[in-house]
Amino acid sequence: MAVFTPLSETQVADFLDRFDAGSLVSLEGVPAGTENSTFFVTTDRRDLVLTLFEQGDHEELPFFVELLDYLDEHRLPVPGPLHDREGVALHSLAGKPALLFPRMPGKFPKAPNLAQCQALGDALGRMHKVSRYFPGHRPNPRDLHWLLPMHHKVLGYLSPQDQTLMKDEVETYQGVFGAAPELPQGALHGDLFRDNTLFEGDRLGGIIDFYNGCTGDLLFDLAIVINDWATDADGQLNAKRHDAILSAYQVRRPLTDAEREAWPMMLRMTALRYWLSRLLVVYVDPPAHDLTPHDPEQFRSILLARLNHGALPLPEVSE
Ligand SMILES: Nc1ncnc2c1ncn2[C@@H]1O[C@H](COP(=O)(O)OP(=O)(O)OP(=O)(O)O)[C@@H](O)[C@H]1O
Ligand SMILES: N[C@@H](CCO)C(=O)O
Repeated sequence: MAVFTPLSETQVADFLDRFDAGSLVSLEGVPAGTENSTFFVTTDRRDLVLTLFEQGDHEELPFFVELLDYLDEHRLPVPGPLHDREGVALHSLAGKPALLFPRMPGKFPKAPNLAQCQALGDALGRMHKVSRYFPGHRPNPRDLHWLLPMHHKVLGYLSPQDQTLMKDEVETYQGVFGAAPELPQGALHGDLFRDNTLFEGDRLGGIIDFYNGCTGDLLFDLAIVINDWATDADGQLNAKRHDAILSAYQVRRPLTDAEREAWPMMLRMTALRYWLSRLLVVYVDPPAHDLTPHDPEQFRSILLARLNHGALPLPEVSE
């Protein structure tokens, strides 16, 4: 379930009156998702998605609106929020902040094929190419500055071996990223897993769920993508999917020498970022609802695979 706040048809019909988006035909709660209440809204003019924000820091919502507006203006396949007749996107409905989006076509790929990997790499490369100039600012809430204090919260739940693994890793990242030259910066999606994309066949219909969006190292975003999209069930990298994503990405934005150097460590740090965030959900801050949390073990094994086998060679940039 992902309707934490039910809405009546009358509430939604009244809400729609502010927008130039047609009149309500049907309203349907969306079962997927864990954080917000999501509804598919059909009007006599178009298909929309209505999101009520249940959690998180509502002060940050204007950042997400600005980021989605910016990416939409640059023709990225993202749901640019609808603005009402007065130009306002962010409203309140049933006491919760609310945004209305176009409904993007397609469904998420569980086992992406190479054409889908290529499409994703191309879109992310295009996104990072323009997001470097995005004027907004929201420091990455899940980078090293977060790992440093937060990993202490879960150590007590881990085996002695895993405690050593986690502590040693964080210390290593501190040594590497604390001293490294600044990597290219820009706006990131921050959680670009397969289930945050929609595909119609091999065509990328949309990238959704920008609520981890922030500004920081672009390489962080790319490493999250590779760890999710190009990892086999045993945690090892899948060379074909890896190369398909990275080749397409680099046509749009070739990696710098500093990024190439930082890459193996960034893969490890973003694997640990999800091992840790999932452990925090399981042990420290379980959600109120009864949805099964994501498995932390999956990212522990991805981390171990990156640690023991390193990164794959990065594909060369084709001229
Ligand atoms: N613009 C959109 N177009 C089409 N479908 C959408 C759109 N936005 C959301 N959805 C659908 O609603 C579901 C839940 O949306 P979303 O991922 O934003 O919710 P969430 O509660 O933030 O979930 P998560 O657990 O991924 O953080 C998505 O999996 C997708 O199926
Ligand atoms: N993509 C996250 C969940 C949503 O933030 C995970 O797989 O742990």
